Amino acid sequence: MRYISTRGSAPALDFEGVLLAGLARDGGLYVPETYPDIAGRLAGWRGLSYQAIAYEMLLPFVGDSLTPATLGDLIDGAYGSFNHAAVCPLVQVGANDFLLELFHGPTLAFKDVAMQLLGRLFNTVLTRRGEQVTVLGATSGDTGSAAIEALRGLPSVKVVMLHPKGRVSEVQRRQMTTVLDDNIHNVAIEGTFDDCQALVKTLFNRLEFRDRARLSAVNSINWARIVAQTVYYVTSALSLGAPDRAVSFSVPTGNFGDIYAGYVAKRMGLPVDRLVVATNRNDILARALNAGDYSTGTVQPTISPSMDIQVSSNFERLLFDLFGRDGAVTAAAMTGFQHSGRLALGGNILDEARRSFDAVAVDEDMTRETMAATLRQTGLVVDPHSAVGLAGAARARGDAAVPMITLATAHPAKFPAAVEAATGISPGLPPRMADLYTRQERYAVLPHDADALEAHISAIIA
Ligand SMILES: Cc1ncc(COP(=O)(O)O)c(C=O)c1O
Ligand SMILES: N[C@@H](CCOP(=O)(O)O)C(=O)O
Repeated sequence: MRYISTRGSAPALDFEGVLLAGLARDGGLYVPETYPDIAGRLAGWRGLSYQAIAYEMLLPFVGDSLTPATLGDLIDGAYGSFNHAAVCPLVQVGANDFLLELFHGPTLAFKDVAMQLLGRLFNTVLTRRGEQVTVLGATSGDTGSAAIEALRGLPSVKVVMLHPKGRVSEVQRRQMTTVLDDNIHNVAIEGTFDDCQALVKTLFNRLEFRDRARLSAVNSINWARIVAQTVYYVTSALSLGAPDRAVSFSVPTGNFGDIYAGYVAKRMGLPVDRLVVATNRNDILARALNAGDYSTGTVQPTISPSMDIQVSSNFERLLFDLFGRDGAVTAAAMTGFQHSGRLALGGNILDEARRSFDAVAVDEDMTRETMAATLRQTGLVVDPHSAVGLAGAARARGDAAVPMITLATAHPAKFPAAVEAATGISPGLPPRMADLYTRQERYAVLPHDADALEAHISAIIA
């Protein structure tokens, strides 16, 4: 399998190359040259374990970069760390409505599903090559702790993780800043998540620094993150009758990585009816997919802070497909967007996108009401991000005969204040995290400034 850049001019790479490269050198994102076809094999995967389906899904993407036996071992190790035998269990919440619980990993968010594997991939490949990298990441709260948990203590990796100062929940911040391993470096940036992500991309585009620091990525910039996230779309669809019938998904969305993984699964042949993009009031994706208006505004703080994002990195991967996989057209569109903050999506492009996607923006009252109603109707306490997904599912519900699966992306205990305000219940952390509020924290604070960040990282790697 070869991977090409959405901007058309970076060299094509194999799996090992994209794993370590992160952002392409032309500023684009790597995507596979072709999508492997799984349609004819799905029926034979019914009844297999999560791990076995993960192996089947990942094998064609990995190519010669790992032996099949090594891939199998890494998958078994990654999902052995989960707190549920099914890894990502489905729970019925309505007549034909389901929640896909993605928060049974070590840091209680869906990011663990990909990150537990990514950490093992980094360790295996870097140990074999005898190399070290500096992972530079941006987080609105969950990617950071999942990456830190997966990479802490690895001699081959230094982690520099940026979060927006004061804009993540206290649990999320402490999950990152109380990890005191020598290779972990947290930085609170005076700005938004978009500012953090822009800093990451700016430093990757400073090629001399990028090479000197040997930058690598753990955000969904990294293709390995996306492919690992395709697996639960397949396992959940199979348990509800695919490939004999199609299913729909509602996905709480910010950086567009998770729902893009669903789109990839669909492109590979999974029968998916609708993919519902559910945003909070940071609604750029809803405006883009409903009215062709992909234009940024000011990031609004919400009770689902991990989705307080305006510039959704992976939307570029979808645009690349919508532009007929033309790297020059995608590069021109993204450069224009970077300068003006706007991109108008024309009729054909929009029609094509709408063949797969619906989009719904959910406000704060609706999010709270959905948390309360879910508790009343099902007895389940859901986190605010999952509530955005459930509200999106209800609003976009099409054919009632098609099962609707909402992705539950975080455990409610990560957002205790918002959950208690909406439901009256204060969800507790698992016993292994009981002392989180008293652990020592360590992090630096920096302005939103690429030079300051470059100097900070240079000092770390010196
Ligand atoms: C809990 C939670 N839900 C939803 C999302 C949105 O996912 P994505 O950024 O892949 O769209 C995030 C952040 O990524 C998150 O942390
Ligand atoms: N919500 C995310 C934002 C980063 O997304 P990623 O999927 O690109 O890592 C977070 O929790 O950090």
